[in-house]
Parts: sequence; structure tokens; C-alpha cells
Amino acid sequence: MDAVLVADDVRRTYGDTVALDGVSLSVAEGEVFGLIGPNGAGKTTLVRALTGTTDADGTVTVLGTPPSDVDTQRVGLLPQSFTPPERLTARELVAYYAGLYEETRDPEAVLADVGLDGASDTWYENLSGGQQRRVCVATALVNDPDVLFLDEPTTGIDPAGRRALWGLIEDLADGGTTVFLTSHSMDEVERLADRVGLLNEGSLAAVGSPTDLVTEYGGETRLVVRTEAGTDAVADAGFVVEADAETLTFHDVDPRDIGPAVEALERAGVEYDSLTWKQPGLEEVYLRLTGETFEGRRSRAVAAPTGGAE
Ligand SMILES: Nc1ncnc2c1ncn2[C@@H]1O[C@H](COP(=O)(O)OP(=O)(O)OP(=O)(O)O)[C@@H](O)[C@H]1O
Repeated sequence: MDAVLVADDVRRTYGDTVALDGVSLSVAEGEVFGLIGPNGAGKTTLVRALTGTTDADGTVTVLGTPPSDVDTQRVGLLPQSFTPPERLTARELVAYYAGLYEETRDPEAVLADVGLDGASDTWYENLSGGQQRRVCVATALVNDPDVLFLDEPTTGIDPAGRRALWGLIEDLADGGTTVFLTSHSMDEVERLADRVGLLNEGSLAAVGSPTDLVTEYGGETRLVVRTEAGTDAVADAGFVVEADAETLTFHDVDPRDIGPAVEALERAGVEYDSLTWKQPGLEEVYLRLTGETFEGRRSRAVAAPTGGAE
């Protein structure tokens, strides 16, 4: 399948700040590519380089041409910060952006797609933050683009609205639209993206399908038990167990090990408030590769393994 987006060794600095430090990637037609990374990692700068809204060194092609030459009819962009005129209704705003293109979808239909058909006549300034963001999404869709850049599209949108937008993005991708999405929501990226790129300090630290990234970098499954019991109680259970003041963590527990772990707790008479089996996801990949931590508490003791649980 042809590459719709190609970046080759893209670099961008702002004074002493290196925003992009040699990024190369390629996105195929109909693919949803999710870009994640900490604040300041360079995500918006990469979107801007790919859309030709900032200069950058290196090579970028969109639909086979440099961004400055691409047919704007074929590209949709929802920037991270977007402040449209406020004294227009939702319908007028979408119609206004439709006026920039030769061929457009019916603004009313696009507003219905983003769940705003009941608010078409409301002034933008009187819409809630989440509704405003949906109008902005609608303006990016009005030209029925072949390539859609969405920079944090669901920020501020409530859970039901987010799911509705996810369904819309999936439908667009199913219809052949190539989507380049940045997000801080690991749920969103895990659900939507065929491939994910993790950008850290201007460089891609990893690229792959969510499943492959989780397998490679996600780490182990764990059973977390809320209890004040120490590791001594389960020292002979055959698990690597770590404890702090409030939890016992059984490491590397696959689903068929949950029963034996619980039986070991029962045998030892351990009283506990809750048991949670945790499977790694994209969030663990993100935290691991960016060097951030999600368990600030220090462990108190580690019980020695005594062999596998049978
Ligand atoms: N116009 C600009 N002038 C100066 N510095 C900039 C400019 N745009 C971005 N930067 C800097 O480049 C770096 C990357 O910024 P960028 O906005 O691309 O990050 P990001 O990953 O999108 O962050 P966030 O998740 O917070 O949106 C940051 O250090 C930022 O301060």
C-alpha cells in the first residue's frame, strides 16, 4: 500500500530548544497512526511539519508531494489550539470553513456526525468547551479529506462524546481516510491506532502496533492485593511478591496463576480489602519508555521466589 505521509530525518529547533531531533516515519493509506509522548516532546511540532505549517529540516511528503504543494481539498487539520470566531453559530462556522474548499460535505450532516445536530443554531461562544471542540472537529471534516490530522481531538470532551468521536474516526479510517492522531489518552490511542509512535524529547523512542509495543515494553502482569500483610505470609507460595505498607504485589501472574495466588492468601489467613489483576497496556509502555513512574511508593520487602506456581 502506498505511503500517504512520509517524514525523513525531520528536525526543528526553536532557539536552543530541539523540538524534533531527526524523526522518520511513514503512514500508509487508511492507517490510523497515533502519536504519543510527554508534554513538550514535539508532537504538535511534528504535526505542523507534516502539514507545512512550520518550517523544518529534512523531507516531508504528503500524498506524494511536499506539504506546501498538496491539494488542500484532500487534507483536514484540527490544530491543538484553534480559536474560531465566537459570534457565529455552529452551522455558520462549519459553513464558513466549507467556503475554503471547492467540494464540501453538508455542514449540517458534519455537525450531526460529531453529535451536534441539536446545537447548530447556538453561537460558538455559548457552547460548552466539549461542544466547541466538536465544532472544531467538524471544521476539519467538512472537506471530506483523504488525510486527517487530529491534534488532541477529544481534549475536554465528555466520555460519551469521546466514544462517539472514536466511532466516527473508526468509520473514516474504514472508509480509507488516513488519520494522524496525537493524544495524551492511552485508551484513545490503544483503541484507534493501527500503529503508535512514542515521541520523547524530539525523537521516536518506539513505533509499532499497540499489541506489539505492549508485548515488547509493557512488562509483566501483576496481582495487586490491598492488605497490610507482609511478604512472610506468602513466602512459600511460589511467587515473587513485593510489599509496601498497603499492598502485596504478586509479580508475573498470568490468568491461570490467579487461583493459586488467592489460595495462598487464604491458606496464610491474610485479610485483604481488594484484589486487582493488572495487565500492562500502552500506559505502562509510555511510562517505561519515558522513564516516568506510576508507583511512587517504595517497596518494603521482597520474598524470594520458591519456584513456579503449579
Ligand atoms: N513556536 C514556538 N516557539 C518556541 N518554542 C516552541 C514553539 N513551538 C514549540 N516550541 C517548543 O518545542 C518543544 C516541543 O513543543 P510541542 O508543542 O511540539 O510539544 P508537544 O509534544 O505537542 O507538547 P504538548 O503535549 O504539551 O502539547 C517544546 O519545548 C516547546 O516549548
